[in-house]
Amino acid sequence: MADVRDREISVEQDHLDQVYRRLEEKIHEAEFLMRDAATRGQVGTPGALAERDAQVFRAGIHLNRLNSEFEDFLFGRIDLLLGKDGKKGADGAYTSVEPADDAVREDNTADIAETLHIGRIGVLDADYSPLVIDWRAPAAAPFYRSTPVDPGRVVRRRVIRSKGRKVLGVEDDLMRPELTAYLNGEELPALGDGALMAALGQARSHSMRDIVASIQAEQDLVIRAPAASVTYVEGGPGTGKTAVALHRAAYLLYQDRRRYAGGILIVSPTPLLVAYTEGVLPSLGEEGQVAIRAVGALVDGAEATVYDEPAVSRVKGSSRMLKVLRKAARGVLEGPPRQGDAAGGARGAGRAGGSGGSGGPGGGQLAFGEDPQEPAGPPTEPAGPPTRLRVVAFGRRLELEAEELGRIRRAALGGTAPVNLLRPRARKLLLDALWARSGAASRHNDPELAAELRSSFDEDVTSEDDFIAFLDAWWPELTPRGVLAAMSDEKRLGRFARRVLNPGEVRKVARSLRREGYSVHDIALLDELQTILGTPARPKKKRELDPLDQLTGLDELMPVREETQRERAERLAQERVEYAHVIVDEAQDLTPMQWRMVGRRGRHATWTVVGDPAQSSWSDPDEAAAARDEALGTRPRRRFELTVNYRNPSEIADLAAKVLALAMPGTESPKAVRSTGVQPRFAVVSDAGLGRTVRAEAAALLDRVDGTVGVVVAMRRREEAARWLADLGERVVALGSLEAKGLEYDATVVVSPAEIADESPAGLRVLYVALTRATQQLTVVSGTADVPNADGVPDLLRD
Ligand SMILES: Nc1ncnc2c1ncn2[C@@H]1O[C@H](COP(=O)(O)OP(=O)(O)OP(=O)(O)O)[C@@H](O)[C@H]1O
Repeated sequence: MADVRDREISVEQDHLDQVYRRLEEKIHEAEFLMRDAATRGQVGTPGALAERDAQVFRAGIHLNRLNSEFEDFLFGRIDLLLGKDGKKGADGAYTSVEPADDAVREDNTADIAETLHIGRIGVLDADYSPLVIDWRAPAAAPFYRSTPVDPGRVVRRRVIRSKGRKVLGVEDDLMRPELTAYLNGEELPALGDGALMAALGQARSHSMRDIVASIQAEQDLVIRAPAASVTYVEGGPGTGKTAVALHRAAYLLYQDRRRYAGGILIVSPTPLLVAYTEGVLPSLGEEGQVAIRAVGALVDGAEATVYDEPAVSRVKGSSRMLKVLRKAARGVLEGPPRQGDAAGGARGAGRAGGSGGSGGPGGGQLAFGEDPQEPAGPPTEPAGPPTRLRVVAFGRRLELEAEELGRIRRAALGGTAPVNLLRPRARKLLLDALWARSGAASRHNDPELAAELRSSFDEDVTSEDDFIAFLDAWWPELTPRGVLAAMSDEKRLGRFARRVLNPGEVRKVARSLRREGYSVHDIALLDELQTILGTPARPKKKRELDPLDQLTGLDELMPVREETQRERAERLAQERVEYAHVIVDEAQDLTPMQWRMVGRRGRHATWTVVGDPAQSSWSDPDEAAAARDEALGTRPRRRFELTVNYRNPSEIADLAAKVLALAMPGTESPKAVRSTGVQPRFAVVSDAGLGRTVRAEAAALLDRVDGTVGVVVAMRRREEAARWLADLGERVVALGSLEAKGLEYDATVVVSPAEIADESPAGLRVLYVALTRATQQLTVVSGTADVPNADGVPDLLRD
């Protein structure tokens, strides 16, 4: 068998060598393009220089791309029977999925008619025969789809492991084991014990890996689902939802690069998950065209740095806030309450009203925000709008008093138009009132003369400094930050939230807004306010011609032309509001207000929504589902379910299933594909010794696994836990329970299940998330609150 293995490895090595020779030819072509671009530069005209820069830029992209693809470039191969109709597609491969009727002889023997190699990008030989098929091309689909139950034309599916330019091994799966197949007259061998298990057993690092070499059939269906309307994917922990979502983004770009280039937004629940998944798309050859953003970082310039306590996030996330914000956006023009009127005082208003406010703890991690008990500083909001307007027009002093001004403001604010767009209307109403006061209208009967007079009256008034200063103070351009700052005043918020929030909710929300830094839930409020307030129109800039438009080259490597600089610029300009495709990861966690924010970014988009209701940390999943339905509108949905857990061994999955039965009775757990034989470990500790025990358990796990160890604690213990583990090195991470979402580690320590479960109304589901993060080993440390039995198994994890 060793001989056969060596022979098969050398067959693949020959193929890989051939691929590299071809790639080198392509690199020379790219270098030629760059040299050519350099000579153009010597012409010296601005146009030629710009063109040279553009060519160098373009050729540089090709070079980078080719060089980076060299690592693990080629990973698969399929050996296929003759296709039914014998037709070949544009990539040189047979198009038929089913074999020809006579492809298998009566004695169960057959000849291999076609061998395809699958890689990260497609490479054609000089004669246009396919050396490597892009994993996203239709011809590669059987590599992922074929199963022994439904093999199609595939006889043997091979995963090729390589490092740099060297083939290290091959792993085969026979899709038609009953068949004796011949390739060039020799019997087709099958080697190894499957690539999937090898991939799943590998140690984890702090970055997610792509799964191109081992995508499973049910996952492939989702990845390649047509991008019409909404693709909705549900599946338990570890079923590959995040992996599938990322591969789908790469697939869509391949399918229709022009439509999707730069226009795909992936919304992730935490900055930690963004950092964890960021490398996957570049490894798939897609860089720069997809924006992966945490839900707390969707508004430019206002990154969330804290979490609200559950009672506050429940209010801020709820769609009740919509009414409050609409009221606030209009009410804020009235300014803060007069002296002696306010109970709360707009503390921290300077923070939210100014341009800062995105500071906070570093490392992309969020802290659980402590609400301040004391004022954080003097109020910095202006004293309030002026209550009297005085101008001189046509040589007369004219005056409008508070009551009249109030009436004008109310008239201007009527309807639902964005407040910032109503300023011209307010200005016009002021002028009307002043004009009426002046009595000039009654002096002329001739309408033409009256209109002329009025126009010069308006000019007279509006050029007066007093009027300009008044208007700026009386109807300032409002910013979302400013309005949120005003809402930190309990008294004012109470007015905005009358009959919507109860006094306790008002107190808590106002207090949370006086804290330094924005919370994840504040970001959706800022975004909503931006829509409610609107942005006054500003003059548009003229667009310039882009020499990149003229460049072409290396077509077979880039099956569809990449976007030009101009298209890119246009896209970037729009990107804040609109994307062509929106992928929502961990969708079960979006609050109604967050769904509205995300919905605005994909009003004309197609969507992929992946989630697991059993992992929802939102207390009212029904309300969130209603908001999701509103964001997605009436678009038809295609539903998929992922059913296999690739992350947890069955020993850990079985334990987690006990919490699932409490959190969501009747919900089925996904099936774990492997077992390690290592049962979860239980440790009991007095509260005083918690830190020491957790540290010792984490250290023990570091010895037992090669990769990472995650220690999951209740949110309020997060910083404490970081101190316990400070000297254990980079392989160990301390996480608050909400931060564990989507992440995975070789081993985890879950600290006090009861504490995690009690921390919020969705606590049991949050605990379920915490228990499903490990790929190898799990230790549960219990305190007295967990009511452990004699074996140390806490109450919540017993049958
Ligand atoms: N086909 C596959 N081949 C190899 N590894 C896979 C495959 N599918 C999933 N995995 C691995 O299983 C793990 C879980 O995948 P992923 O994080 O995408 O699951 P998930 O459904 O998003 O989980 P959760 O809901 O817990 O966040 C990852 O390490 C992923 O690489």
